[in-house]
Amino acid sequence: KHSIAAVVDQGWCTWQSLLYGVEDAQCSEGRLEFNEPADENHLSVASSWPVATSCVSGGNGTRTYCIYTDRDVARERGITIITTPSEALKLAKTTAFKDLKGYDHVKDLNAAESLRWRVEEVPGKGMGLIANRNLHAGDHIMSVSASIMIDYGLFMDIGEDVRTQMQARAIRSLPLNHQPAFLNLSTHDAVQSFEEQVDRIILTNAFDISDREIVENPEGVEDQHFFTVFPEVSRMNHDCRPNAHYFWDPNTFTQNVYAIKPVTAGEEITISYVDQCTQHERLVAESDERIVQILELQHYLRDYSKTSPATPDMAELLISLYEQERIHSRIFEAYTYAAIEYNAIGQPWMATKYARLGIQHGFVANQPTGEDHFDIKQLVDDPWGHWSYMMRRSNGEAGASTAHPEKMSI
Ligand SMILES: C[S@@+](CC[C@H](N)C(=O)[O-])C[C@H]1O[C@@H](n2cnc3c(N)ncnc32)[C@H](O)[C@@H]1O
Repeated sequence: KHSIAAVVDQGWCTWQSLLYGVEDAQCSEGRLEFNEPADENHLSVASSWPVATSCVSGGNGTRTYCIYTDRDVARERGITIITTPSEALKLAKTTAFKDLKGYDHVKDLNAAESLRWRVEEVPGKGMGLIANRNLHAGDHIMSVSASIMIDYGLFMDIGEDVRTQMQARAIRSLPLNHQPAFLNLSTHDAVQSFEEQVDRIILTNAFDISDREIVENPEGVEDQHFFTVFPEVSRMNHDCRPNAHYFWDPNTFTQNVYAIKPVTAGEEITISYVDQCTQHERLVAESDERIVQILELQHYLRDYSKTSPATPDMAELLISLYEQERIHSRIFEAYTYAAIEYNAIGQPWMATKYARLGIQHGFVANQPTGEDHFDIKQLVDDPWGHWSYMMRRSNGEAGASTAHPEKMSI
């Protein structure tokens, strides 16, 4: 079984019996051959599709599934769909396949790179999408057409070996310049064969798309669901507090991603994979408590008067809360508060440690030309001469600088 799974893509085979369930395939002198589909229903569908091959049925009255590939849609990027002939017929009649001009209106369709984002390794998450420049809420990030759509029924009706062979064959039927975008995606774990690679990519990267908005199902007919992969969208990692969101456009079979919060250059662009994120009430309540505490600490830390209760411990706690809330893009603020607080009690070495961390993280998140940046750089160069030196010591000497605390705007 394993050997045929590994070689079937090259088109040769050894055992006819291993092709059980692949109705239109046969092993002839070591070559795997696919017959023209004979089923009448299938033929009528085939006429609406440039390529329609490889039908399988699990037997015992289960449905037949075929591969339908259209290489012209989405400005010739193409799409492949594994579904039943009747569902394929419905899909073939929709605007995504009938009106190829519809794709002209899709912004940056299937752009492999952009001025707005890049794909980069993110520690602990594999690859991820990083903002190239500051984005505003509502900014368009990407629009990507579906590479492959697989009817959920295939997973229920057809055995794993035949299913994975079909998936691999479907990917091979896509235009050659399209295939790498899919095949470079994450498999999460190591794989042994091409079939397994395609299968793992689907399981790791697919979105659930229902035909509800694509076709009109008569009453009583259940919506069909498809595992659907939109390659470039799949580079986005998950976050329960995402800064981007997506919507599916049934007219072009595209997934469209937009920023939902300001995103700073260098920050990771994330989406939420699950709706349930916001439904874990206890976790949300804990997170809300952390946010309240962050605001409270910020209130004390930005008070540079003699009566403020701010201490380095408060700043350390603030850093920890930022980490727990994954507010990485703003963590330079917490480091900067810590630098000021340590300097304010006369610990210049700790102050410079945090000031340097603030600069390092601020560089990623901010233009390094801001006033705060300049001020914190002065602290690194000469903590004793900085306005914050011994600021919290009532009997202490004041810093030599003439700059005022109000200068720190964070
Ligand atoms: C759709 S892919 C996202 C892109 C992927 N990181 C890559 O290298 O192509 C989903 C996989 O990314 C990883 N991933 C996504 N979100 C993550 C997170 N918040 N933390 C760690 N890993 C994450 C997991 O390995 C997951 O199976």
